[in-house]
Amino acid sequence: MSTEETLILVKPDGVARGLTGEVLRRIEAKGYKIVDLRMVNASRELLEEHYEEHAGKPFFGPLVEFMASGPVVAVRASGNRVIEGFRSLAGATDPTVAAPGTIRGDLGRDWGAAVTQNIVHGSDSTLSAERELALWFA
Ligand SMILES: Nc1ncnc2c1ncn2[C@@H]1O[C@H](COP(=O)(O)OP(=O)(O)OP(=O)(O)O)[C@@H](O)[C@H]1O
Repeated sequence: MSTEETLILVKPDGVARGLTGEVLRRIEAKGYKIVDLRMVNASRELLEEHYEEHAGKPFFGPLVEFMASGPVVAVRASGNRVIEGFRSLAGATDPTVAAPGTIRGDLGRDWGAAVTQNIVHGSDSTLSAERELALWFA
């Protein structure tokens, strides 16, 4: 067992809908520690770097625009297996089919937008977590 850190983002839809507290509550209720927290109006440059693996995909431009459309809450969270654990708390990418009990399954839906508005982001590996934490908490 080793304590690790992950980057969690409450995306602009989550912040605008007043769900930041609910997301933080679920992170803490699961037993993970919030180590750092900041509200960010992310630049397109930061977002393009954050989502570099999706560059060239049809939803890349709309995704960056959506993420720049309002403030994002960036969270540094720690705990044993927190990377995997938060992905499990978040649920499947598509909130319509995300399991009830997950953040996306309980709180998300398809709003008919070009981009999947799914409330949160969580790093998907230790490498991504290191890279993304360095970007958002530079
Ligand atoms: N086919 C798609 N159409 C529109 N938007 C998409 C699509 N696939 C992914 N997205 C958006 O891009 C984000 C990143 O996609 P990815 O496949 O990495 O999903 P994820 O790992 O579940 O989510 P995240 O990386 O945000 O935690 C998604 O969370 C969603 O907002």
